[in-house]
Amino acid sequence: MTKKAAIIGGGVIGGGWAARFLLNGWNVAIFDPDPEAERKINEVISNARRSLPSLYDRPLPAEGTLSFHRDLAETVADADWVQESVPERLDLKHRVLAAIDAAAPAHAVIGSSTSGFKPSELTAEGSRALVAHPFNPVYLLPLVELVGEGADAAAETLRGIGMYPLIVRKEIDAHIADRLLEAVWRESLWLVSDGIATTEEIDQAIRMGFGLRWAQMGLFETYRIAGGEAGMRHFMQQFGPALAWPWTKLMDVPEFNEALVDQIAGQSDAQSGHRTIRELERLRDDNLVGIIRALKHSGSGAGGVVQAHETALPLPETDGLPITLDRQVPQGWADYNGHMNEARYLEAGAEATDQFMRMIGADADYIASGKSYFTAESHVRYLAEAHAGDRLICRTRLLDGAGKRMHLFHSLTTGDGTEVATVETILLHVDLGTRKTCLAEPAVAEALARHATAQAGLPQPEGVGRFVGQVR
Ligand SMILES: NC(=O)C1=CN([C@@H]2O[C@H](COP(=O)(O)OP(=O)(O)OC[C@H]3O[C@@H](n4cnc5c(N)ncnc54)[C@H](O)[C@@H]3O)[C@@H](O)[C@H]2O)C=CC1
Ligand SMILES: C[N+](C)(C)CC(=O)CC(=O)[O-]
Repeated sequence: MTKKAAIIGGGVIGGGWAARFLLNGWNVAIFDPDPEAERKINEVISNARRSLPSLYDRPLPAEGTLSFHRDLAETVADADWVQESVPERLDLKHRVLAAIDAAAPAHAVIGSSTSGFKPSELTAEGSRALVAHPFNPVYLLPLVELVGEGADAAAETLRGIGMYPLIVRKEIDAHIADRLLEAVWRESLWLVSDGIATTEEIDQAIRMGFGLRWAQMGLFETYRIAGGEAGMRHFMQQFGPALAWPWTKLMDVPEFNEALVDQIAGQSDAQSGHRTIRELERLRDDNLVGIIRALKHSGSGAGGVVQAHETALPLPETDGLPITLDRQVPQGWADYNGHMNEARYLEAGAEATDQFMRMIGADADYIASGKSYFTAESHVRYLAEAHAGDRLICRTRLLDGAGKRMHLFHSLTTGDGTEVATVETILLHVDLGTRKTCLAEPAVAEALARHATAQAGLPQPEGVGRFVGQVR
C-alpha cells in the first residue's frame, strides 16, 4: 500500500520534504495556515520535478497524491511519517508537536526539522518526536541528521526515499553540520562587518576553492592529502599550532543589529538581486544535479547515495523489446538551440548498450574476468527534438549476435512515444588482456541467442544500415 507522509509547516523545508516524499511515490498531505502555502509548495515541487529524477538512470516510482488540508488532525490521520517543519521557536514546536502526538497513528514516525533544538528539548512536554534535520534543497541533498529515540528505524525509511541518514550518537545543540556551518557563517559575518570582504568576495572564496573539495571528500580526507605523503600526522604537526594564532575570532560573535542586517542584505541584493529566488533555486538545482551526477561515476559522497538508491529501484519492464534506458533528460543536456545536444543522443545510446550488455551477462563481473565488448562503429539519426525534462526511453533490437559481433539498433523515444533518434552500433567482443577480438563466453553467447530467438520474425527497423549522405 502507498505510504503517506504528513508535512506540518510547508515553507522552504516543509516544501522540500513534500517534494522528496512525493517524487519517491508517497502520498503527501500538507497543513500550513499560510494562504500562499499551496502556491509556494507547488513551485518548489515543480523545481524538484525538473531536477530530482535527472539524478537517476532509472525511473523513480510513480508520484503519489498531493493534498492540502485546513486541519492538522485530518492531515496526520493514517500517516506513516509526520514531519514537523514550523518556524524555529521552541514554544511553537511544543504546541504543534503536542497536536501531532494527539492525532497521529501510533506507528507513525514523528520527525522534527529543527536546525538547533535537541530531542530532549523537543520531548520535554511529552512528545515522542525525534530530530530529522534535513538540508536545503531537501529533495536533492541526501543528508538528514537523526537524533533521538527511534533513529534506526527512521533511517531505514529515509534510505528508501534516497536520503543519507546520519545518526548523531549524542545530542548536542545544532547537531553536527549546523555547528560547522555556524562557524563559517560567524566568521563570514565578522569579515563583512569589519569591512574586510563583501558577501560576493566571501562566496568566491568558498566556491572557487574549498567548496569544490568538500562535496567529494569532506574536511578530513581533504586535509589528509594536504599533509603530502606523510598524511594526516604531518598535516596536524604543520598546521596544528595555528589553532593558537589569531586566525579566527572563535566563539566571539559580531553584534547582531539593524546596521549589520542592512550591510549584509544590501551587499547580497547587489550581488544576486537581479535574479528571483526561484531562478536562483533552479540554477542551484541544475548545478547540484551536474555535481552529484559527476560524483556518481566514482561513487563519492552524495553520488554514492544516488547509486545505492538507484540499484534498489526496479528496472524498467520490457514490452516486447528490451527497454535499455528509461530516464529524464537533465537540464544540463540541453544546448544553445533549446533541445538535447547531439552528443547526448550518442551518450544515451552508449548507456543503452551498457544496459544491454548487463542484460546478456556481460556485466561488471564479466569485465573483471577479462572479457568485454568494444564499439567499432555507430550511426546516429536525429529524427525529432528531445528537451530537458522529457522522459527518454530506449528499446533495443539485436540485429546480430553471432560470433564476435554484436549489432544493436537502439530506438530512442520520448514519454509520448515520439521516436527522437536511432543509434545503430556494432560492437566486437574482446579479450581485455590481449586487446584482441575473441568469441564471447558460452553464457553470454547463449543469452544473445535467446534474445535473437525472441526477436526473430520482427520486421527490420526503418533506418537500419543508413549512412551519412545516403541518396534517398
Ligand atoms: N531554511 C533552512 O535552510 C533550514 C531550516 N530548517 C528548519 O526547518 C524548520 C522550518 O524552517 P523553514 O522552512 O526555513 O521556515 P519557513 O518560514 O520557510 O516555513 C515555516 C512554515 O511554517 C508555517 N507555520 C507557521 N506556524 C505553523 C503552524 N502552527 N502549523 C503549521 N505550519 C505553520 C509557516 O506558514 C511557514 O510556511 C525550522 O525548524 C528550521 O530550523 C532545517 C534545515 C534547513
Ligand atoms: C541556516 N540553517 C541553520 C537553518 C541551515 C540548516 O539548518 C541546514 C542547511 O540547509 O543549511
